[in-house]
Amino acid sequence: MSIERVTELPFLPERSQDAHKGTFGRVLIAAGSRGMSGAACLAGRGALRGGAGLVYVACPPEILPTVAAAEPSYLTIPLVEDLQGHIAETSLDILRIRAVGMSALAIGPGWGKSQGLQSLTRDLYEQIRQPMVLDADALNALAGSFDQLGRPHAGRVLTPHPGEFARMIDSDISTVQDNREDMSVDFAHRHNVVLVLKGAGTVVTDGKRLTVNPTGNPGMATGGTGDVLTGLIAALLAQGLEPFAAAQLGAWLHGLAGDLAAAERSQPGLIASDLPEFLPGAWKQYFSIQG
Ligand SMILES: NC(=O)C1=CN([C@@H]2O[C@H](COP(=O)(O)OP(=O)(O)OC[C@H]3O[C@@H](n4cnc5c(N)ncnc54)[C@H](O)[C@@H]3O)[C@@H](O)[C@H]2O)[C@@H](O)CC1
Ligand SMILES: Nc1ncnc2c1ncn2[C@@H]1O[C@H](COP(=O)(O)OP(=O)(O)O)[C@@H](O)[C@H]1O
Ligand SMILES: [Mg+2]
Repeated sequence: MSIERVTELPFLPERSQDAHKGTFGRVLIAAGSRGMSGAACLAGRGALRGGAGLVYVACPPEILPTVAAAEPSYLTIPLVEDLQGHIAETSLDILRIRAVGMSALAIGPGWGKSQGLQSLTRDLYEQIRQPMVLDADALNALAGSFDQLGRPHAGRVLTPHPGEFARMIDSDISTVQDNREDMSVDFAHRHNVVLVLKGAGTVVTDGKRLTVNPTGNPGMATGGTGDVLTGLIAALLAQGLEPFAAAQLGAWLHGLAGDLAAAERSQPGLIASDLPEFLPGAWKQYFSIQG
């Protein structure tokens, strides 16, 4: 199998003068649980700074006031929660109804683990008609059962870190790290998804094309930076980029935001909520390169 190595960034046109928020798509993010309201907020901010026209954050009612108070620029949707403060399986109907009219979804950051989340994830993966980013606990929920999934209706972008990828394929972190490109390509090809294997030199592949992201630094090894990436890629999907392009540009902008943040605030001083703040600088560099 020959793999095309992609080095050129995808093209996203500058905004026309008469554009409106409907032009840039609606993103629905299902995220958070008791103790992890931050993940929902960070993913929401990543989608906003990624340029989505409207961002909705759907979360357990218990954390909704916290999520809403953290950022006024997104809207919030209360889901159904279980006794442990996780999104309950019975949230499926709300999510299916609210997904109509959305341009892209993102699920998983800060979910935690429960049995209900396993069937919820499978149903969303198979039934939702929009492109979708799956991260963190949505990936844990599908671990070991990717072979049994039905064919989805639209693109699926999976964003595991090496620990999550090892869990997904029943391997271990050192084997994954020794074979980052081959194992990513193999998984993406077999399951017809875009796989984003995070960590230094993030690998993005759809099984036919592959790119290794050149931006980013160890200052980004701090809780919540991946949640920002999840929202950012969803925003790029919502703006019409195809899944591989959205993942490639998302990883590049995210890493560059991290590089700009580290230059100003140092690597140890970088925290996840810096990344949305430095995304505007990353966008400026992107448009200056595009000419
Ligand atoms: N503010 C918040 O609410 C936050 C919530 N978070 C959520 O917390 C939950 C648990 O996620 P975690 O990722 O912490 O837990 P995991 O147990 O899935 O993964 C953490 C482990 O994965 C391995 N790993 C990760 N990146 C690696 C790399 N580049 N190279 C080698 N090994 C690597 C390491 O062994 C690490 O200890 C998720 O739902 C996540 O979204 C986190 O994003 C942190 C911030
Ligand atoms: N050493 C590094 N170099 C470049 N990027 C890194 C490095 N360490 C972490 N990152 C990036 O930070 C993000 C961490 O995501 P993740 O592990 O999901 O964190 P969290 O779940 O806490 O949000 C990923 O985008 C990853 O590529
Ligand atoms: Mg993560």
